[in-house]
Amino acid sequence: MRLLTTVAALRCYLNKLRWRILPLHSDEPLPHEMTTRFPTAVGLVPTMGALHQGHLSLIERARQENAIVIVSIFVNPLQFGPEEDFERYPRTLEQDQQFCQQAGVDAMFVPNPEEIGVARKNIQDLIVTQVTPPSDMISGLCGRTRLGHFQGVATIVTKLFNLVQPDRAYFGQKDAQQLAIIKRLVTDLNFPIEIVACPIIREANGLALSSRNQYLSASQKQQAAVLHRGLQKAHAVFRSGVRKSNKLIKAVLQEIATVSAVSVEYIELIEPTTLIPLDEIQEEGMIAIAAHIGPTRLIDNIILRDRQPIIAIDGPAGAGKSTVARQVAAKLGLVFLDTGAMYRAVTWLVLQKGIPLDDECAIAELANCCLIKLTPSEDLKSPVQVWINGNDVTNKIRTTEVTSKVSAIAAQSAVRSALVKQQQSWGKKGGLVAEGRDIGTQVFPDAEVKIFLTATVTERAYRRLQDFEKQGQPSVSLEELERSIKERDWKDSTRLVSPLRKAADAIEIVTDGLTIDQVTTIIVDFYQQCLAHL
Ligand SMILES: Nc1ncnc2c1ncn2[C@@H]1O[C@H](COP(=O)(O)OP(=O)(O)OP(=O)(O)O)[C@@H](O)[C@H]1O
Ligand SMILES: CC(C)(CO)[C@@H](O)C(=O)[O-]
Ligand code: BAL
Repeated sequence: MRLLTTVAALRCYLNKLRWRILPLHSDEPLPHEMTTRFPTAVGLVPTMGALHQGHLSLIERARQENAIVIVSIFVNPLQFGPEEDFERYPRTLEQDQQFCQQAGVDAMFVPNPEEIGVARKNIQDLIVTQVTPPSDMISGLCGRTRLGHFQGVATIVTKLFNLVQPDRAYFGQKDAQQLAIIKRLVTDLNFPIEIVACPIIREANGLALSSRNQYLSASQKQQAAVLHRGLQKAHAVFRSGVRKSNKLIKAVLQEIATVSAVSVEYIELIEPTTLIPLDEIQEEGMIAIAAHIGPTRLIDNIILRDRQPIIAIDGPAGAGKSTVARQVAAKLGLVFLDTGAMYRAVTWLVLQKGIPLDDECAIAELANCCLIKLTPSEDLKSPVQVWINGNDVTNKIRTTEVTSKVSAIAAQSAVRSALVKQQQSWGKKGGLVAEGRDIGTQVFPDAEVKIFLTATVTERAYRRLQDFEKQGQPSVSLEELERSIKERDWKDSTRLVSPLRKAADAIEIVTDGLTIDQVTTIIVDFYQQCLAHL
């Protein structure tokens, strides 16, 4: 692992690693004339150090999703008010280095304030170009007492984004206002960076991990756990059908009042993306809280979602996802969202318009302007009906030509983001089963049930052969099918955008030797178990 402290060294390090040379096919060894330059995915985990298991969860997620993981440690003077704990903030570099080394981090970026031009002489006199997020996002919640804090965060995060130019950056849901502001910053300033939100990691007693917990004594840590208990009380009240803000907040306050050492700064119900205060929850709300124990200020939050559950089924091509997903949806009375059909429809359109597969710009234009309609079929045997720009392409998208090209189209980031946006808007109310490559990881990372459905290559090739025979399509050899399945697996799991991988919280089902009915039953049973624990 590298420890980089200067901007020059960081740039040098990244320039060397940004591209890698790979064979075009999985089983072709290097050197080979059939090689290509692949961009290397870079994941950034911005922190202020004093690393703990909360940070580790971000690093682990980044490790799973990127070839290079950079952790930055910088106690940013811009985000501390004059009365705040800048001087006292824990600085434990040696320990953090060991921590990162063990977590498989590639490089740590640990600049000093002079190096990135934000040295704290007198914070009021510090003159640097600053990034100011929309005032309605920074004036409420923590922004009410931490004046200038979110400008400080937005400014340093912008600098880090420009320095590292990551493909993905990882932030914790614990700092929910920060997360919402950074997502907005990325949209407003057009950063080509995916912001990955990671769930809150807690102590066994429920206290959210935080570097500032080091300020607490053992008994204060016990007392602080009341914040989480309060939020859980609100969750229980919410589940009993209460939607009004005042009642939900009262439930939190009542619980916190049982521990006199805790004084509440604010408890509010807001919309988690825009941070707009809510009187009642329609689809989704977040209760955010800040409180003090002695001089230590702590934050926590919970998301309350009024939606039907979502079942996310991911897995490689030919694992039987779409048949199983359709059957599971029918059994449970949920809607089947055939995302594979959406990518196939775009592929069909690209082929029909004669656009070369590598003309990503033309394909981006097409994907962002096309109108896809999916209509669930009446009976289970027939596929979901698919229209693109008014053309019924239900059968046209199942040809070998579309099948062989769809992976290349789905790997294009512009296509992906256009269709993911549409899938997420359909998923707002939940109550659906979706299948694909990135449903549990990207599209619905908060799906209640996640399945990774797979089967051996031989089994999948055999199933595809049978499908072709049933559809009366020209015969293809089993070997040829195996080869194309292997190649597609490899492409799907190594691509930069939404690579195929099992979500950490998914259960894996290998379907060799199982009938569709058996697989369906396993999933339906698992769903019932999960619901019982929600
Ligand atoms: N318990 C946690 N679970 C998930 N993510 C976390 C947790 N604690 C911190 N993070 C995330 O780690 C990143 C770096 O946070 P930071 O270094 O400020 O640590 P912290 O523990 O939140 O410290 P602080 O005490 O300053 O709030 C942020 O994106 C933050 O949301
Ligand atoms: C995002 C961040 C590293 C910016 O200084 C900080 O606010 C934090 O640690 O959450
Ligand atoms: N985790 C947010 C950093 C701060 O409180 O300053």
